Amino acid sequence: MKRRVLLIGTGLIGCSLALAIKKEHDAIIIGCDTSERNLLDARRLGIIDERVQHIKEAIRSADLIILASPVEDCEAWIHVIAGCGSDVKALVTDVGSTKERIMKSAEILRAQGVTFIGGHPMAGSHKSGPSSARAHLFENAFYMLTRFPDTPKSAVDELKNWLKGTKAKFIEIESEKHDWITGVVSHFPHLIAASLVRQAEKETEAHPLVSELAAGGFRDITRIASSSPAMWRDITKHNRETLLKLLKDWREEMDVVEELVEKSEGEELFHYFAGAKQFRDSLPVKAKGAITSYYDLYVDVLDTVGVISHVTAILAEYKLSITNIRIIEMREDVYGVLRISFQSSEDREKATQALKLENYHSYVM
Ligand SMILES: NC(=O)c1ccc[n+]([C@@H]2O[C@H](COP(=O)([O-])OP(=O)(O)OC[C@H]3O[C@@H](n4cnc5c(N)ncnc54)[C@H](O)[C@@H]3O)[C@@H](O)[C@H]2O)c1
Ligand SMILES: O=C(O)C(=O)C[C@]1(C(=O)O)C=C[C@@H](O)C=C1
Repeated sequence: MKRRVLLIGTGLIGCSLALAIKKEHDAIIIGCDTSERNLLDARRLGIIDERVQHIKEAIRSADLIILASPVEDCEAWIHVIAGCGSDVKALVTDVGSTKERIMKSAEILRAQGVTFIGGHPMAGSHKSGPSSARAHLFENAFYMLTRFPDTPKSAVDELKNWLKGTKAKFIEIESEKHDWITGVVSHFPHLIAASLVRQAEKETEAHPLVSELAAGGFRDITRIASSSPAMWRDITKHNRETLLKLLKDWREEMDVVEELVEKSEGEELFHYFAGAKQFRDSLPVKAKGAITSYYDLYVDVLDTVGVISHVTAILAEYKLSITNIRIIEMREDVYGVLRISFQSSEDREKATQALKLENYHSYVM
């Protein structure tokens, strides 16, 4: 008999996991969501096989339950599952970006003998919903797991086996440590990105050109501000204490920056930026991490009208989706360089070959 996976939250992360599971297991995926649109899309795209008819029945008959809604809803779902009592035979996991409160809520399952293992794939996107889902979204990404002290290793192995199609790198971590580290590298940067965008928005009133010129660097540093507000609302509530501590540290850092700017002493300014560059450049780029690595390809192009649409048309013809495209430099001569980001190294390799056939020279840095 086919095993049954109940997916609660058929959005970007839940559907990406479902696709990865389908690659390796002959399982039936049953979707449950508050959004009719997302359920329909997930079904249309063949990501889920069925939608839930009777939730308690679906919980009781599932072999694996994945909670993939915003984190506050995950907590609510844990209580619904607990309400199904000792009939639950499924391994239960979640994908939430915070772990401490979820693990606390999951104590109720543990008390009933239901196995719950917290999970957080550290890769994603600012996009939402099933249509942005990709089976390879988590390839090479860290996938953090949190378990109770009495949860056997065999249960963790079972979960890893379910999720092997993700090709992620699983690591176990305590929930408190998880929330602090992700606070530093993901949740706090999100607050900063959102506040930078709001600052620019205010400036736009006096200087409408701000929005025209907010390209390049501004877009890079604020990309994540385009992600789901519901998701970030919940993450901020869950990781409140960490964020408050980090905000305090940030204010102190801003005092240092303010003093540097006030003094405007060349050597000191250089040293500040050089230190930041040195640490940023030392961060791993091959493995996906808190700073998502992109599979960038640099393409030499003639500076002529229509060249970008020609390159993108070639990629579309080979069904290669791109995550970003940017002209990084227009040289004095007739050449420019396009930096195109892909979702995987395979896509980048296919793009290299496709572009070569059309006489485009491309290279990886
Ligand atoms: N986006 C990322 O980069 C990322 C990465 C790792 C983990 N996460 C975590 O994954 C979870 C899902 O995020 P996402 O990016 O897939 O967002 P998403 O908006 O694409 O998907 C969330 C889905 O949950 C559904 N939902 C909302 N409330 C629900 C409820 N009460 N019951 C059932 N479904 C409900 C939404 O309708 C939506 O379909 C969040 O907990 C988030 O913290 C996100
Ligand atoms: O790449 C992005 O768009 C993300 O924001 C992904 C990101 C991150 O901060 O790295 C966001 C939240 C998740 O919990 C995990 C990954």
